[in-house]
Amino acid sequence: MDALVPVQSAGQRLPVRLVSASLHRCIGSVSIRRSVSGFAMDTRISSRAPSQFTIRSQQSDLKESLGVASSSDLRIKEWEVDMYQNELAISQGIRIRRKPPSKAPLGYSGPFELRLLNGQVADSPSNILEEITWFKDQEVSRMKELNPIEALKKAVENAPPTKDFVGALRTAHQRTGFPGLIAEVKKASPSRGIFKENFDPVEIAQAYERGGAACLSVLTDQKYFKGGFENLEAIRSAGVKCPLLCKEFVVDPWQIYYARTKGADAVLLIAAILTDLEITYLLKLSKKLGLAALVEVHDEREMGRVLGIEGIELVGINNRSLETFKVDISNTKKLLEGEHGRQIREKDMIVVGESGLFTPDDIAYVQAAGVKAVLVGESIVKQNDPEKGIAGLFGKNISQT
Ligand SMILES: O=P(O)(O)OC[C@@H](O)[C@@H](O)c1c[nH]c2ccccc12
Repeated sequence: MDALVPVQSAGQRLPVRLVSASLHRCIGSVSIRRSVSGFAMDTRISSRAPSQFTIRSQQSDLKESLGVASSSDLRIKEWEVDMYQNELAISQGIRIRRKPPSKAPLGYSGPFELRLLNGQVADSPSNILEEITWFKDQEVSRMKELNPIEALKKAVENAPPTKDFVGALRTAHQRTGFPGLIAEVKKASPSRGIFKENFDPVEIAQAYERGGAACLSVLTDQKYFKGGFENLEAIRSAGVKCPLLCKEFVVDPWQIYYARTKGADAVLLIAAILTDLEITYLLKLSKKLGLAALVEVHDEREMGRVLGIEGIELVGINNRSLETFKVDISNTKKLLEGEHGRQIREKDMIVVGESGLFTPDDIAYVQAAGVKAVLVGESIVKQNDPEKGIAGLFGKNISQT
């Protein structure tokens, strides 16, 4: 059986410029479902639930704008855009594939034909991050149908203003002398299981706020983290004052609009799954909607990429590999050494040390490495009293009072 092989292993890499030029062309003129194509798609989705008729007329619109005659031509174009997306991702060293590999549609003839070699590529996810990403792609497609982008855009227009996430971190850092705390409302994780059975997100959020958290992070992924957008909404409506980070696996601009309508003040962008072009675009979109963006990296290569993107104020260094689950807090230190550290200081970016922080010594260690904020879940959410959990983590009461 034929299978798709990434360009690198096929040894037939297209010049990056050619790939990105083609991708630009696709983004500029093509409107196709999901992922990269989703970036151009928004405007043509009807605000009503799509009827058979609207789907059919959308399809014929689409065919017209693509200059394709039939549905099979359309399928080929869709597939080709996904392939360009893959090429671009691979050229930037991104290992996570956005979707399961699929064979070329019948009748396809073009550059990717040469990459069809015999069964060398796994069509099951290679790690948990890839699994989550593939699932998210499907989930977002379904959610888009229930909440069309036009309706979200209207809701955003009427939404209350966002709170200043970055400002809250800076203020807390100045007030306490410790890194500003982003406290995470986290019921479970795929690596560590369930943290708390009787999980009341609003109660935990209020305890964090009393304990001196500058901001909160709310997991909204249901399947892998037992979170939900209803938690974000409930915390916002309960009158919590801390700015809120929507902790989600963003693969589509639709999710940014959705997060904004559910009460988020900030979103997470994970460099391991997004190309530079996507980060640039999602960052701009977030800013336009009044949201801060925390751009998360895990290794030197991702840090290098992110430092090349204009306009990033918040960089998160994850001490946990989302591919292997390995946690090592010296990762924060390593990534802040040398030239990268120098550039970060020069640009006055706020670095957030993320994951695996349990003790005052851990906090002191990442602070000495140069972080001005920390993102903490497990060690404080597990405590009977998360408010006291914060004092334990810092070795001191950091609340306002
Ligand atoms: O519970 P911890 O080890 O304190 O980690 C919190 C946070 O860093 C972690 O939940 C996280 C960081 N980046 C992510 C991306 C997706 C999901 C979860 C995360």
